[in-house]
Amino acid sequence: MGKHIKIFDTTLRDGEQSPGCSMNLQEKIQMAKQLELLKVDVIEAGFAIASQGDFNSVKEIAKTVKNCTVASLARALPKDIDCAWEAVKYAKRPRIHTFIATSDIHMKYKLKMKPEEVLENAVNMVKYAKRYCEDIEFSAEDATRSNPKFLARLFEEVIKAGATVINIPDTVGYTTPDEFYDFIKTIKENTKNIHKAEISVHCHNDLGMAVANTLAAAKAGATQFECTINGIGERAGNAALEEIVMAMHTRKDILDLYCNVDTTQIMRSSKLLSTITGVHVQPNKAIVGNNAFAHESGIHQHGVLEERSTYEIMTPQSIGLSENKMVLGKHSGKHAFEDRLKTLGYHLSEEELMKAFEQFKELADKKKVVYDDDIEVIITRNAIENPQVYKLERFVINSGNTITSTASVVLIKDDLEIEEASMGDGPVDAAFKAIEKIVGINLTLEDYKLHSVTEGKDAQGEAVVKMKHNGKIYTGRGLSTDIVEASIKAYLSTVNKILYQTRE
Ligand SMILES: CC(=O)SCCNC(=O)CCNC(=O)[C@H](O)C(C)(C)COP(=O)(O)OP(=O)(O)OC[C@H]1O[C@@H](n2cnc3c(N)ncnc32)[C@H](O)[C@@H]1OP(=O)(O)O
Ligand SMILES: CC(C)C(=O)C(=O)O
Repeated sequence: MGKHIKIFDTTLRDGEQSPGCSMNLQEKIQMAKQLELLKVDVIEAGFAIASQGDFNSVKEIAKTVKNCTVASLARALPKDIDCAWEAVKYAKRPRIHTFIATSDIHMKYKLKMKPEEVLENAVNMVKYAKRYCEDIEFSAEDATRSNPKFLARLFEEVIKAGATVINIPDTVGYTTPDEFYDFIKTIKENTKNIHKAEISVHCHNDLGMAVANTLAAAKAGATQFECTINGIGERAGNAALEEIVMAMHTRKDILDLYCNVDTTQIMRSSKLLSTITGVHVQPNKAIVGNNAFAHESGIHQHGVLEERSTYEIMTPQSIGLSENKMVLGKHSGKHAFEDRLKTLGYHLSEEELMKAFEQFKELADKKKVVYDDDIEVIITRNAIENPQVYKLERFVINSGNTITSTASVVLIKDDLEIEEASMGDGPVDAAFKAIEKIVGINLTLEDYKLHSVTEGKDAQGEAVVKMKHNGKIYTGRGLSTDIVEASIKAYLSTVNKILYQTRE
């Protein structure tokens, strides 16, 4: 099973410090509920003293969330700790997270305090917080640029004062995996009572190593990972939760770590955050980017169609996606093209397939992505060359909101007019039933869509129908400024396609 890692999510605190990622009360509550579904261990709900809004959010989240520890950040100041407690005290499992910087740079220029003053203050504030709450996390801000001997001494004292979690942040994303491993090992070896506290890490991504550093820390003894959804956070962000969790999940063999996160909630969490903040992840973002489970090149598409694991190290389902994506573009090959045609309900002969594939490649040279609609146009254009067994001559519809719709349809086959009439559930249904009487083919309507393909009052409507016949799906489309006529044409084009493709 491996070593258990607690996931501390700070999307609502450090994540929110990301420019453009502010969330209001309702949005934070919604996000917190999703984090609970994701099964993180700790939700850092905010920095209670930062504003009335932040205080309210932490308090409401504390009241709402039942299955996670809820924490608030607090500087090493009594007023911050009072405020944090006032907000988290409603939680089933409250935590006060207090911090102070320990690097020479921060102590000298920012805090304007001597190391001994910082140490004394840290100890006093942990004791102060402990009067309120059992679970106290202490963070040494800018730990990775701090003197490890000083840090170990300070940690020893704050653990004596009651800290239950010791956090070692790489505040400015400065460290590297090997260095961070050594650093934590040194801290562990030099902090006598370290076994009385949990070791946590909090890595920033300034050099793009936040996730790697976080994972390296586990080997040295860290058992809590601090991270955010989509890796949002101050500057270049925090370690991305989805990357950490899926690395543990996918590389159990070498990492030997596990956590409680329900990975199938990852995509939903990522999308919810993007929707709330309006900040979308880059397409090639690991795990949750639009392209993370998309394949465009022919060789890869062929491989994946034959055996998914050729180019996918995780299943899309494992993060809550229904399936992978085959993007058709100029790098795609015949295998993927044929596969898409089948999905769209086209069953072409080898000759037809080769012709359509050539046209597809020509189009793909001009367009970045060839969409299903483009393919349908190629195929339909070719299909128009199919002999039309039945042609629409005329139709009359009687419809209204107080009468049952009726349709009378006249089709031409072999220069002969055939007429049928039918009632139906609306004008389109009545017309379809009249045609069905004429053509005598057993069809099941699987899908019917109408949309305008041009703009303005005289817009052409396009009807697309998908019909099931003998277990196969056939697609037909019709264009007209009259939507009933477009529907009839779409239906007829399906009928003609079936008759052509199933001809002896
Ligand atoms: C590494 C991190 O991510 S830390 C968290 C960063 N997040 C935030 O800062 C977001 C929320 N912050 C805020 O809303 C505000 O900064 C507040 C409410 C916390 C403080 O606001 P202000 O009182 O206006 O102070 P301001 O932000 O300008 O400066 C910070 C003050 O806190 C002090 N300070 C900074 N960290 C700590 C600490 N851990 N413990 C005690 N004091 C601290 C600074 O020395 C400075 O003190 P000074 O006002 O006596 O010079
Ligand atoms: C307060 C601490 C945990 C922090 O956010 C950092 O050091 O980056």
